[in-house]
Amino acid sequence: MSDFDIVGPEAIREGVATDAYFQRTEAALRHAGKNPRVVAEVTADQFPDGEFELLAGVKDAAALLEGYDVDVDAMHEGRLFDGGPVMRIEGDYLEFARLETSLLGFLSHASGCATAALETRVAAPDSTVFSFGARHVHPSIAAMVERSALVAGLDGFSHVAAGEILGKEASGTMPHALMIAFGRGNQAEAFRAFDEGVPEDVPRVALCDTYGDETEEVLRAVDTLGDRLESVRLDTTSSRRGDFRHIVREVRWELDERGHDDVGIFVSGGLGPAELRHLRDEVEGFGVGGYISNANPVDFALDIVEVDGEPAAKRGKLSGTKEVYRTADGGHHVGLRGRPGPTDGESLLEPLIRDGELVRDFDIDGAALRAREDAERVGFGDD
Ligand SMILES: O=P(O)(O)OC[C@H]1O[C@H](OP(=O)(O)OP(=O)(O)O)[C@H](O)[C@@H]1O
Repeated sequence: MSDFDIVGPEAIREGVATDAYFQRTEAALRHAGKNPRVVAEVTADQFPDGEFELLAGVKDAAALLEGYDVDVDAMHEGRLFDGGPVMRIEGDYLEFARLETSLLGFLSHASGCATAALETRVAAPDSTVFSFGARHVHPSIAAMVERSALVAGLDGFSHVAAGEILGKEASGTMPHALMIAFGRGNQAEAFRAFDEGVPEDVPRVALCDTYGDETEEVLRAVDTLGDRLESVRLDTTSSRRGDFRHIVREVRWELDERGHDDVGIFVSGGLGPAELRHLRDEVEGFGVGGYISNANPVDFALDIVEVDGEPAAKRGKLSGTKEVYRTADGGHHVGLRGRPGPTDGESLLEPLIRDGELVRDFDIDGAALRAREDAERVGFGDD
């Protein structure tokens, strides 16, 4: 029994992490001796409408479905989608009915975070952007948030345990708590203790907004750390921010004026795509938290579209097994399987599981590359 209110991996894997009506559905079908062969599709919108979203969470979805006697096709992580299925499951319905709740949760939440992260990525394509939002969400999903940010092409993240799961090191330097622990007027001591206390490979980034004017604190960091100072971070609280761009430009000016043009400026605190666009030409990088971690999940649904070889669907949904295609001009097309697709269309649904066995490798960097190429191709987040 866990000390925390967390649904564990075993419950997810076994299908107990489900809505009760699926257990009732299984009981009813078994009672009636029915277990139809079905095709089910995971879809957010039936038709393309020009609003692309970024697919993530496929690795966890695959881990959930692996070992069950189903065939699954899915788009690759890092693909943008706009209408039609992102995943298709074929099998006896009783084999996977109870997995729907967790399956949709894996895909919906990760894709929501990844889409928001991609908005920040394209808003500042030449800047360093880190994911700082783990503090806003339940710790059990921190790795999902950070992985989604990486799939979107962000440069790093802050959560240590997520890093251990993802096989990548978390980034971060100092919070206000360090500055406050040393006390007002003792910023130099805090910067020095940081420099002397943390490993050499940690970038010397001084947080310069705790007690005084940003420029004053930046100059104090420069005086204390000299050439060892790599960057400064401004996290000016919103009530004191005024014109943040002006503050940043002033800091840049004073650094340059003293010959410290190699010292970078990072900013954080309540930032989203609009702020990144506004500040991107004046800073080296951003820490983005809530905009990514608090993103709305994508509204995926799993719908049966074929029963024992015959098209089926509830009203409002499109019956029949579908394919989705991307054309060179960035178009996203939905059509029926077995019918000709667009002549230059690339089919996006590819094998994920065959007879219960996983047939795909997952690679975060590869997903990020796909996201970048797709974002360019479809004009995602263009100004
Ligand atoms: O506003 P968000 O985009 O969600 O960014 C996440 C956090 O990152 C910054 O925290 P900082 O590291 O400065 O934390 P601290 O105030 O606890 O020191 C900022 O103050 C935000 O609280």
